[in-house]
Parts: sequence; C-alpha cells; structure tokens
Amino acid sequence: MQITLHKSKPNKQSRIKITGSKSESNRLLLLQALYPQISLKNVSNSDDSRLMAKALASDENLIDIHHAGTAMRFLTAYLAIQDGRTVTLTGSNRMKERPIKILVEALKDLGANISYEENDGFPPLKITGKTLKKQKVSLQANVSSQYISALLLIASKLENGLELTLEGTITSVPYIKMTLSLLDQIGVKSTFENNKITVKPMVQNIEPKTITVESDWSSASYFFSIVAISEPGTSIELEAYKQDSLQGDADLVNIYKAFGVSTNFEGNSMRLTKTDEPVSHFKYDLVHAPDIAQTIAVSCFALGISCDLSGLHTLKIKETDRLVALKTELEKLGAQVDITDKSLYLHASKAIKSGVSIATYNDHRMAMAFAPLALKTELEIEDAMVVSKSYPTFWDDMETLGIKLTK
Ligand SMILES: O=C(O)C1=C[C@@H](OP(=O)(O)O)[C@@H](O)[C@H](O)C1
Ligand SMILES: C=C(OP(=O)(O)O)C(=O)O
Repeated sequence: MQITLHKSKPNKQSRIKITGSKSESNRLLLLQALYPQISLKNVSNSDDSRLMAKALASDENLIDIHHAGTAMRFLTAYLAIQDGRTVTLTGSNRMKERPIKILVEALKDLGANISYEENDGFPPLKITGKTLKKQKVSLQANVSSQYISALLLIASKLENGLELTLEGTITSVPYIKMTLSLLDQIGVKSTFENNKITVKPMVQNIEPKTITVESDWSSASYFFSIVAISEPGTSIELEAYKQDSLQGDADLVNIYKAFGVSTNFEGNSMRLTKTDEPVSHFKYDLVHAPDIAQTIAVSCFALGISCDLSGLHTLKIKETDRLVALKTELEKLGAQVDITDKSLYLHASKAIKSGVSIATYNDHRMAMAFAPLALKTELEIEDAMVVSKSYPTFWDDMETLGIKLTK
C-alpha cells in the first residue's frame, strides 16, 4: 500500500506512547523461554517480536522468521541447544542474503550441529539441537554484534558457561552491553574486558522476576527528526523512556541537540522541544548506533545542512543496503549524496522536490525516516506498511501529530 503524505504542520504539542524496544524484547523473549520464571511488561508489538515469540512457542520443524534479523540470529543459537530437536530455520529472500556464517562457525566450534540448506554462509539453516560442552570460542566482531549477543543469550545454559574472544574492532557495542545487562537483571554473572567476554553457567533456578521493557529508542528517532524540522516551540512528549537507557540509540538526545532539539525527562516520559537553530554541518560516527543513520541523514536534508556520517559498514547487510537506498531516494528529492561502503556524505541543499515517490526496499526504516519530510513537501511512501517490522502503529501516530496523509 502506498501512502501520500500531504505537506503538514505538526500540532504545537502532542503526546505519543511507543511500545517496548524490539531489541530488548527479542532478548527477553528468548531468556523467558530458557527461564520461565521471568514475566515481561511493555513487550514490543513489532512484527519482529511477534515472530520471535511465535518461533519460541513453535514445535514445528520449519520456522520462517521473515525479515527479522535479530530473531534469525538469536534463534540459531537457541535451537542449537534444544537437545534432540531438528528444525529448519528460514526467512525472507533478503534474510537469505544476510550473512550468518560467523555465528554458525562459532556455534559449530562449540560443538553444534548446523548445516546450510541453500548457500554456504546464509540461511536457511538446518539445526539439530544438542548439549554443547565446550566453553571457549573466538569470533570476528566487526560484522554484526547480533552474533555475539546470540551466543551470550544461551551462554548461561551451557554446562561450563562461555568465554568469548572478540577479534577485530567491535561493532554496535551498546547492543552487546544491553545483552549483558539483561543477563545481569536475571542473575547471570558476566565480565566484559577488552576483547574478552565471560558468562558464568546458571546452576540454580532463578527467582521469579518481572522486567519492564523500556520503549523503543530507534522508533523515537522519527519524532526527534520531526521536532528538529518544526517551528520553534513545537514539542512532543514520548512515553515510556528513561535517561539511563540500555539502548545505544538513546544517544539521540545528544545528537539532536545539534539540530536544536532539547530533551527533558519527566517521570517516565521525555519531552522533545525545538529550541535552537541547527548547526550548519553535522559530523558523527554511528558505529554504535547504526539504526538511526537514515533518520539523521533525512533530518539533515530537511534542514538544508550537510552531514558526514561514518561507522556505517553494517548498513549494507541490513533489511536492504541502506547506504545505496539512502543515496537513491535522497537524490530523487534533489540531494547530492556521496557514499562509500562505510560512510555517507550529504551536501547542503535548500530545495526539496515535491511529489516524489520514495521506494522503501522492504525496509521499515526507509519508510519512517522519510516521513518527517511531510513538514516540508508532499511525498509518497511506497509499500508503507513495511513499518510494521518494528512500529505497526507508526502511521496512526503520524496522524496524531497532525501529519495529513491519504492511504
Ligand atoms: O542486537 C540487536 O538488537 C541489534 C543490533 C544491531 O545490529 P548489528 O550489530 O548487526 O549492527 C542493530 O542494527 C539491530 O537493529 C538490532
Ligand atoms: C537492522 C534492523 O533489524 P534486524 O537486523 O533485526 O533485522 C533494524 O531494525 O533496523
């Protein structure tokens, strides 16, 4: 379905409630399957988290995880330790292009029984669960942190725990720390020093515990963008967020200061207000927060400022090649964008073409990142329901803000 976004002015004040972080939810759902004493509140309503929950509850021998990357990686590790069970784990066509060899090889080094059903190094995988007795493994850490989190999530269930050696520059570090922090909340002990992570085995049963998932910061990024592009005084209140977040994308508070957005935490919500003028050039390394690259690039384009974003090497293997997708779609709107395989440079431009149709490439973040441009011009978003991968009520929330759209 295509959505037309009409040029709109957002309400002066709005309030939006966003559901739990997809990343935290997918970790906690897996931990809940391993430790049923855990109860969860504010779980993400995203397609990816629903698919994760469904897969964990399934006793079928074929599981299709569609576009859900974290679910694919986390379930590979989970199924590898389900003794005696054989499952084929597959996904969308794009999932079959997203590499998984580093994780599969690490699991195999630990003793797992996993084979590739189609192409070497890629899903679908045939996994026969067994008890893994080895404890030490090394893996490349510069491609995706999801491989590392996947191993850490099952580590406390291994007989001797786990000792990971991370090779190369570690990418997306906050996501690894999030995993360790959630393990700590359920009583699993770990250490992370330099390039070594250790996790202790859990010998006794854990105490019953309720964990409330903080709302999703990557979803919040689109509201930071809208406030940045708005008139001074425009404010949006977002629930339920805290200053001391496990999510690396909470760096948005710091980043959007450069675009004139002030953030105030009040109770369990945060209020974003447009207070200042943006900088004239923005330079940032997003190696620890790759999911907000699209939002930031579009914000800069809307504000007419140049930006130089680095640390983007993981973007090529996400839902689509996000570097190429950003360049193609921003240039349709009149931008000039230079990309390498790990960076993006947007030249400053004032004019934004009207009536352009934005392709989304099965990538929720392409649809959502471009939506704030409705404050500047009319545009169309193709295959707009792609947003449900992480944020099913996104378009309803846009309407709540006062953005006019036709479905
Ligand atoms: O562990 C996680 O929940 C995630 C890790 C990141 O992936 P990479 O480590 O592959 O960059 C991020 O892009 C993804 O959306 C979620
Ligand atoms: C990259 C993402 O998700 P995943 O890797 O879990 O598919 C994302 O949500 O931006």
